Amino acid sequence: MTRLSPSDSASLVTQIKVAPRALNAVPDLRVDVRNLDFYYGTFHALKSVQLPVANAKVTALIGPSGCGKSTLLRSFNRMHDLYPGNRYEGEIMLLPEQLNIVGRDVDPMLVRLRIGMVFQKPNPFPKSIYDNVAAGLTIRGISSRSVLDERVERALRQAALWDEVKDRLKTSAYGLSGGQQQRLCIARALAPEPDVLLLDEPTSALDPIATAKIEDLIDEFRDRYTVVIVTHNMQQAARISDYTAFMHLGHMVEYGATADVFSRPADERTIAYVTGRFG
Ligand SMILES: Nc1ncnc2c1ncn2[C@@H]1O[C@H](COP(=O)(O)OP(=O)(O)OP(=O)(O)O)[C@@H](O)[C@H]1O
Repeated sequence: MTRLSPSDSASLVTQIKVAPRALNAVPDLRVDVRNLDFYYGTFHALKSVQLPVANAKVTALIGPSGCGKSTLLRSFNRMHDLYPGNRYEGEIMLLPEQLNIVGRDVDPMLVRLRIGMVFQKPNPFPKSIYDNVAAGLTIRGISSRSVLDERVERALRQAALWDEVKDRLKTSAYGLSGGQQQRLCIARALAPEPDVLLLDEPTSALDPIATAKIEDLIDEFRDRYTVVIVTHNMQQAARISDYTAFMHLGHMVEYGATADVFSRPADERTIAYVTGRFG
């Protein structure tokens, strides 16, 4: 097993900082997860999780199956509220507004209007391509045809889908390939210009070419959107993210610049995971 020398480890702990405080490493925060606990009924799935999310950067959540990556991601848009008995404690603070996304007095619908999400499997609505992208705009009260046209086109261009669909905007989204459907879902999430874009294993159902297209997109989002992505694919995390957070058994074990987490991890569990020895 590769072991860090004590001096290496000490300097890494101050640079990367194993939770609780890695905040100094991120100059411009968009979201700050502070002491977040989450319970599925009596099951304690997230344990005092800390996570800084940098503004206009890509943050990857990695870790072995069942460690809590999706649970954490879904907390960002209050998806757990759809089921009774689930409970949050702590804060997911949206900055600079200082809005605690999981605050009891914060309306989950309001949160979902500000935080976009794309799931593992493409899930277009049974509507036309145009109406899929316009859906998030009309729900926000935008009804002007010219505004809708302009924003639908912009979102489809951002998702690198415009050229492929511009002549069939009124046809069913189900006529698209799986990779195109996933880019449509990305366009749908982007159209309302969300504060944060959540991607839950967005390429796991796609072939390598469709995967590469989505990775290129995420690469282009850097500096424009704040992205949090869950991925099982460590090469993907290393390729596309600026920051990486490693979780284990509901704990945030390690967080840092992606290059550091992959090349010089500080915690034994991260070392074992990134070298493929468990998970
Ligand atoms: N609806 C639920 N009710 C109860 N427990 C759940 C529920 N969903 C997930 N869990 C449990 O919470 C823990 C974290 O699950 P989660 O899906 O967040 O892990 P993950 O890291 O995303 O895993 P994977 O990589 O396999 O998707 C697991 O122990 C899981 O069994």
